[in-house]
Parts: sequence; structure tokens; C-alpha cells
Amino acid sequence: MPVDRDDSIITPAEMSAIDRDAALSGIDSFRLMTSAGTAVSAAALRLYPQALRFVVLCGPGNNGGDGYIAAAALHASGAQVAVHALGDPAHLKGDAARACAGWGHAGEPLAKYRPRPGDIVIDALFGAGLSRAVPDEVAAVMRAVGSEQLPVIAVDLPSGVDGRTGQVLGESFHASHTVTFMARKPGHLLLPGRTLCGSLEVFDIGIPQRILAAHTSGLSENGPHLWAGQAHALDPSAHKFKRGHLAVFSGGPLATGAARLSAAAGLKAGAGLVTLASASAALDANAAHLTAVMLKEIGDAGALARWLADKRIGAFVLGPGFGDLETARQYALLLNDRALVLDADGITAFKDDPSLLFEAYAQGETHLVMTPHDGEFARLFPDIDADPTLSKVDRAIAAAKRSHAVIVYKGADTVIASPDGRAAINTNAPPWLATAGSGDTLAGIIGAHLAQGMPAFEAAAAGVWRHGRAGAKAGEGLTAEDLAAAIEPLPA
Ligand SMILES: NC(=O)C1=CN([C@@H]2O[C@H](COP(=O)(O)OP(=O)(O)OC[C@H]3O[C@@H](n4cnc5c(N)ncnc54)[C@H](O)[C@@H]3O)[C@@H](O)[C@H]2O)[C@H](O)CC1
Ligand SMILES: [K+]
Repeated sequence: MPVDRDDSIITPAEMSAIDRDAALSGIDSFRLMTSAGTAVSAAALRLYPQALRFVVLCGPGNNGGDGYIAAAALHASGAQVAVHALGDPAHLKGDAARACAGWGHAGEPLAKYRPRPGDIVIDALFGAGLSRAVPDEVAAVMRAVGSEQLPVIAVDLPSGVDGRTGQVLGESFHASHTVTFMARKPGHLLLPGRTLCGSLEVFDIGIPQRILAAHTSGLSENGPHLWAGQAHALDPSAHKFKRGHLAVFSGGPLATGAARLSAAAGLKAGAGLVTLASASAALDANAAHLTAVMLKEIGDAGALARWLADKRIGAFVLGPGFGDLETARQYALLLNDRALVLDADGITAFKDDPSLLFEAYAQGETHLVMTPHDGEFARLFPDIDADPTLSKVDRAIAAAKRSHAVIVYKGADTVIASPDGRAAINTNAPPWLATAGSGDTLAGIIGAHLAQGMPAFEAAAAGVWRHGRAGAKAGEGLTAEDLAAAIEPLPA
């Protein structure tokens, strides 16, 4: 599935296939390396005009090749340059060997580098080809550079960061700036990789769009491009029933707040009507707090089954503060032909028999959205969670395929994945969004989107994005109440 180029994310494996195709179509790979290395030198000169010395650390592969090109370009611009190589440069091959020959000066071994004030480090040790923990020799240099607090410009990725997963293999540089080529890789957006990149620049080294598009999967950064064309569903001028009716299940008398946060968020996010479904014991507590949100007594599965005759209720949110796991299980199974956001206790309710839930929602278009954080994810998908080879994106997609649900795998790098293989990494959430009730608010926003007929993946992705925007708008120190109030209209 081709995605918009600026938002698309390319895995290192896809990037190698792109490189191969580029070579097959006659594109000169050394020119690509020259563009890459020159872009790095340009970034270095632009960002650090005051540098006393640029120290280029070159590795044994093409990342090192980019480094030699950058060193030559910096030298040609009149800057002071030192090169330190990992391994014997005589063993370099292909374009990297040619780039090293072009630099033409004898380099020093990596272990001989002694960081000094005024140095700007250019990290060209490992990029897309990192396959295992960095050697001790490299880790020692990383620590020395870190303790001197020298600025680091990373070529493609900070060495040590796995471009596929964002995980650190052994030790990594913490770059102040990273220059990558053609498109971002998952490791630039997933944590901790995102933080270790510093500011990120994507430079077009000249691989044609047609070659990129041929190898782009359905992974992109979460943003409005994913639900363009769906926002009309939230037209505020439409009749309240047309704008969707959302139902949210309340917890017991001492735990009603979470569901009310979901309901309030659903209303603010654009649902025309929101009803809180509450057992009789919690009716008074809810009634005392509700105004625009309606209240309906639903005490057991029989009452819910009767209520479901009303087909105008477009979507349900089950789980926030719900508490009673046995009832949650019954309700979720009864709702299996309706659009449902299953969160918190609604997810935990199926920890002993997840397949019961997955089978119940297997028919038809995807209409279940689950919003687990790490702990809830591990409860429902223990084997996927335990597989150390999978990235967060891989985990979310595997879980979505198995459960026939859109998975919103929450965290500071929330991943939204669809059973059809599409996935998005969200990047707009400020750190202070991790506050009590934040997840309840998110469930309500997604519920509002489902109630208006948005498809599940788009509803979830747009919900996560609006939630992040609301967090940024409400600002540091926000409470979940502020968050709902800060929800902005969905951009068209
Ligand atoms: N189209 C592009 O984006 C271009 C990217 N370029 C640059 O090329 C690198 C990828 O180059 P590659 O040679 O495949 O990989 P690396 O240089 O990252 O390293 C491979 C090299 O290192 C060895 N190795 C891997 N892990 C370790 C380890 N932990 N310890 C020791 N050695 C390790 C491995 O065996 C190889 O020898 C990409 O990032 C860009 O910077 C090109 O310039 C052209 C276009
Ligand atoms: K690097």
C-alpha cells in the first residue's frame, strides 16, 4: 500500500530492496553515497559554524562510506577534520572503499580518539546495517563523547540504534542531530530511538519516487493523511442522530469517573449523543454529575440485549473503571456485531481466554478497537509480547491480525495497527499526557469516531492524534478534564 511520501516510514529491509532496485535501474550508487555524505557535511557546517574540529568516526560499511565523503567535503570547505576508523580501512569494499580513497588521508584508529572541547563528532560507525550489540571499543568511545557532552551528528541513525525497532543494541550515541536519507525508519520514531536521534532531517539523495513507492508498506507516521476524506462524518451541522450515538458503560458506585471522562470526551469529539449505561447502584452518582450526557440503567446482560434493539447506537466504550470482569466479558460478547472500543478492565476481562474475544469479533469489517498499554497488551498477547525480535510495530500488527481488531498499543510512541497490515506511529503526544484519566479520554474520542461511522483504523488513528493535540493544547500540568475540553475539531 503506497502511502504519502512525507509520512511514509521505510524499514531498513525495505531500504535495502530500494537500494538494490535503484542499482538495477542504472542509478549510480556512489552518487547516492556522495549525496548522502555531502548532506551530512552541509548539516554540520550549518549547525556548528563555530566548530574547532569535526571528528568523523567511520565504520566498516557504507555508513562509514558516507562518513568519508562528509570528511572530504568538510575538509574542502576549509574546516579542521580528523577521521578515526573502526577496523582496517583497507578492508572496506565497494563504494565505501572508493569514498575512503577519495578522502585520501591516513586515518587514525577509533580507539585513539580522545574527545576534546570544541569537537563536533560525526557518527558514521553503523547505520542500517547494525546487526548486533556494538563492540566494547565503540561503547567506550560513546561513553567518552557523552561524558564530554560533545555534539554528535548521526549519519542515518545514531550508531547502536536499531533502525527497525528503535531499540539500543548494547550502547548508542545520543545525537543532537540525525541526517537520514529518503524516508524515516521505524527506529527514528519508536522509543528510545526517537529521543536518541535529536533533531531529524530527511534528505533526498535522489532515489526516484517510483522505486520508493514500490517498496513502501502500509507504515506511516500518524497524521491527517490517514483519515483525509473521513472528517466530513464529524460535520457539526448534521442532526444529532446523524452525528452518531455513543454509549459508554459506567463502573460501580465508587468508580464512575472514568466512564464519565470517556463520555465527556466522546461528546466533545463530535458524537451527537452520548449515553452512559450504568447499573442501578451507580445511577445516583452518575446522575449527580451529568448534564449533556444522558443516563440509562443497564444492570445485566439481559437489559443490555434489550437495549441493543436500538440500532441507532453506533458505538460503545467498555472498560474504563468498569471493575466487574465477568460482566465485562458478557457485555463484550453481546456487543460483537457492534462497533466497540475495549479498554482497561474490558481487555483484562479476557486474559484467561483471549481467543473467546477474538473469535467473537472475527466476522465482517473490523469493528473492534482495543487500546492496551504495555501490561494489558502482555495479558492478551503474552507470546507476542515475549518475542524479543519484534518491534513495537511488529507486535501491534501481529496482535491486530490475531484479534481481528485495530490495536492501539499505547505509550509515548503509541502504535495503531490494523488486521490488514496498515500501521501508524504516533509522535504528537507530550509527556504530560500520561496522567490519570488520559486513556479514558482517548477511548471516548475513538468511540465518537466509530459512532459516526468512521472505519476502525481511521477512527483509532484520528483519535490518538486528536488526543495528542489536545494534550499539547492543554499544556503541562493538565488533568483529564482539561484534556477533554481541549479537544479540537478534526481537520478535514
Ligand atoms: N539508500 C540509502 O539510504 C543509502 C545509504 N547509504 C548508507 O549505507 C548505510 C548502510 O550501509 P551498510 O553497509 O549496509 O551497513 P552499515 O554501514 O550500517 O554497517 C554494516 C557493517 O557493519 C558490520 N556490523 C554490523 N553490526 C556490527 C556490530 N555490532 N559490530 C561490528 N560490526 C558490525 C556489518 O557486518 C557490516 O560490515 C546506511 O545506513 C547509509 O548510511 C549509502 O550511502 C547509499 C545510499
Ligand atoms: K551512524
